Amino acid sequence: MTESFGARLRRAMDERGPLCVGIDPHASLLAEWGLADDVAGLERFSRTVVAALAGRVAVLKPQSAFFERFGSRGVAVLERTVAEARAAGALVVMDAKRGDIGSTMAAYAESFLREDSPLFSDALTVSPYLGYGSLAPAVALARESGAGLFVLALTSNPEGGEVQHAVRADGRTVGATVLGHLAAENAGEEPLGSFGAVVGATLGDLSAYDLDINGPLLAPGIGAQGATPADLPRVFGAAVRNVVPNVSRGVLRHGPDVVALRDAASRLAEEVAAAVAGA
Ligand SMILES: O=C(O)c1cc(=O)[nH]c(=O)n1[C@@H]1O[C@H](COP(=O)(O)O)[C@@H](O)[C@H]1O
Repeated sequence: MTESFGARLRRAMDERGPLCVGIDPHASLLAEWGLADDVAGLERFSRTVVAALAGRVAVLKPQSAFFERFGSRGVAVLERTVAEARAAGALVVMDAKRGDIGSTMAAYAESFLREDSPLFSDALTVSPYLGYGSLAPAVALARESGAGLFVLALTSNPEGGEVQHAVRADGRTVGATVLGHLAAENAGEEPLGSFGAVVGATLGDLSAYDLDINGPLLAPGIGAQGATPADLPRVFGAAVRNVVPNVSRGVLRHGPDVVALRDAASRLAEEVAAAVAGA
């Protein structure tokens, strides 16, 4: 049976450090790299990031929208990016933020979490805001395939609070309810569950939330959105050892030079390690 995503991720975090670099080919970054805003530019950009980092960082997270923008040829580049990154040793989190009623969710799950799918990834970002239970087909298929999910719980953007901090009739916030579902999903899993939460590094003190879900916490917001590695212990408390900090533009802006990309990722990885060690 395939080893679980949680077990594979814990090992990768131990061996390579927990940093996740996003592959977000913004049109503005393509221009900064001297590339055309077309499929060839997209392919060159993605190949460069994979060549620079897939052998070094624990996780790469391609953002599907930037590939879908170019239609089927962009999606073909995404397929190759995922395959090459995984072949070079990185775990791939597909950032597609899918979420739908259960019957349709099953089809989204098959697109990314069925082992013989062209876009099969180690994990997928999903939205629970049609109700956590609507994600059940993705949870089931992830378990079968040894894949994982990252469920949007407390997102890094300032607008997220109106939904995620809303208080339910039972007095719990919506975000805390999502975290509670994930803790139940991961109960008893060792060394780490496969069902992670997305919790923004930008959110300040989260001591009101129980982040102890026995699963990974994907933490976007470092770099372009203003958070720094030094913020991680304050935001995540004791859960910081399960944090996978994501940086996209903060690393990518150093390209297209492969050495500069590697140096930027290494510097951030060192800052993250120092922050976690001091927590
Ligand atoms: O799920 C995500 O990855 C995500 C969730 C969230 O709450 N905030 C967030 O920024 N992200 C993603 O993380 C990446 C952040 O990119 P940078 O701001 O350039 O580092 C983007 O791909 C976002 O879509």
